[in-house]
Amino acid sequence: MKQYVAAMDIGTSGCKSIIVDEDGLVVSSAIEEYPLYSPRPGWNEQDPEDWWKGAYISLRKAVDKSGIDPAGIKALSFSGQMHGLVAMDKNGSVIRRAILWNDQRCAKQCQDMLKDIGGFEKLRCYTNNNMLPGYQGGKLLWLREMEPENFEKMTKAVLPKDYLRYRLTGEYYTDVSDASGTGLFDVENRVYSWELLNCLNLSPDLFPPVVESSEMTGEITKEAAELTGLLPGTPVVGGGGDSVIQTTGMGLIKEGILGLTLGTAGIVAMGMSQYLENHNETLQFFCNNQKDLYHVMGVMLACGGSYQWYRNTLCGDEMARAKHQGVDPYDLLNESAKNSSPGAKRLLYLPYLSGERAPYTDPNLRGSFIGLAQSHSKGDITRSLMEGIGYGMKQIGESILELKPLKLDRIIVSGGGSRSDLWRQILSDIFQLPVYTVNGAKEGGAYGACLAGGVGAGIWSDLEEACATMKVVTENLPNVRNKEVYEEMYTIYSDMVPALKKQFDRLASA
Ligand SMILES: Nc1ncnc2c1ncn2[C@@H]1O[C@H](COP(=O)(O)OP(=O)(O)O)[C@@H](O)[C@H]1O
Ligand SMILES: O=C(CO)[C@@H](O)[C@H](O)COP(=O)(O)O
Repeated sequence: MKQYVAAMDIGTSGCKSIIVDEDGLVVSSAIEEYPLYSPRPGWNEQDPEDWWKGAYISLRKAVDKSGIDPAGIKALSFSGQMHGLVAMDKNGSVIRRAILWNDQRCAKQCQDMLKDIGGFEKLRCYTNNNMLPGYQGGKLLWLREMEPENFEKMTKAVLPKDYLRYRLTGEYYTDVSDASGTGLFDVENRVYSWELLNCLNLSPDLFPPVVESSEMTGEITKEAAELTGLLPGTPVVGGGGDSVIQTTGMGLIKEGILGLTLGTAGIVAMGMSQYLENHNETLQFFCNNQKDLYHVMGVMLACGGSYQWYRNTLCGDEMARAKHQGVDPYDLLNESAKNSSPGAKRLLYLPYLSGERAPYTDPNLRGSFIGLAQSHSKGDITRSLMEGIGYGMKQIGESILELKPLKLDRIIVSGGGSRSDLWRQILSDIFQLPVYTVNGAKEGGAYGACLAGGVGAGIWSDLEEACATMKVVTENLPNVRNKEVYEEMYTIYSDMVPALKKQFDRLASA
């Protein structure tokens, strides 16, 4: 009987469930969306009950669509939006709506905590990471200060995907990659940092036991089986945080390959086969989805988000034309950018529409087009946007190479932007490296989760064997003729933030 693995990816916009066979091929997939609540500027919350409905409905649809006998599904795995706080009480009930990764309310608590600990270098000794306001650690400090009655009731602080695990199996567990994103985790030793928890006066009992991504954490209950279409007793593995396990689905488990995710946010990431001290405040150094492996990444906040903003705000004509022709407006914009030339006729775009997380962590930076001339066309502007994102990604890539100097041999891209052949070619020319897309990566974190689940179920012996099933879908080779122009534009781009920092601070100050 053929063997399969199922996985669910609890994203911010919806839950995607997929089923993958033992050859690494996706046999079915289904998505259920759910709402996001933003009760105040900078606050973002979701109702875990909505996740639960999205999860069992999408999984049921994926199982039904596949037509396979559920007895062939050997494990269920997870990918999940990282960093969020689901506060649960002693009866296993949710105390308040979950506070999400993109919620900025605890910025003050993070700053105070950093000051109390003695600065980034001191904190780094515990976790090897900075405490970003997105992380669960700062949210716990906020809850204790601002909603003490809820904090008192809380007996478990759970990450989003681990709440679904609890509903599916009745067990509390988390995995090392997601736990890394709490900002409270000793990444080197793959355990919560009891010393840091002690400094912060947070009880270790709040946190679920931690497993590796392929380890078993329980079985599907009878009730969950009825809702999901899986058999009762189906094993459930640890799974992983989406930004990490998505790169596993791109084959990024060891050094040498750089991964670029062109989603709403942009992620530049690399797998690491050894632990390294992370002295860079803007890079995130997390456990990877297999014992002894690590993951480093830098996140650009407005990557595809820049393109989406540009399309919606400045490209009304193209949107109307696309609607009339029944085509994707991005395809029309990509076409016009092709008519420009490498370097976009010396026009630069700075992608800091939401401030930035990496290579600068600075909420005051602002997006800009620099160097506009009357001779510039719409195509030049569009191309400069794609190129600016490429230069920003190159900067993050260089800071990763400062942690671990090595020669890259290729780049794997994923995310919505990787649909564009032009954008892939621009990246190949800027980095002067071959750029590939691989099958499965378009499924986001769910695909990597299936690989980790398949290892847990014994379908593959380890992630290396699982990743060997991957197939290249597209290839873009670097054009050496474009090397010089991109190198020059990259140096001008890199000079921009130091030159404009004071002015950005003044613009942001009102
Ligand atoms: N055909 C395309 N060409 C270039 N960029 C695209 C195209 N389609 C989507 N995108 C980009 O991909 C982004 C969405 O990325 P995606 O990975 O699907 O979403 P998310 O990160 O929200 O999960 C869009 O904002 C857009 O910038
Ligand atoms: O902040 C991070 C990782 O550091 C994000 O990747 C979140 O984990 C959210 O993912 P999506 O819901 O957008 O897929």
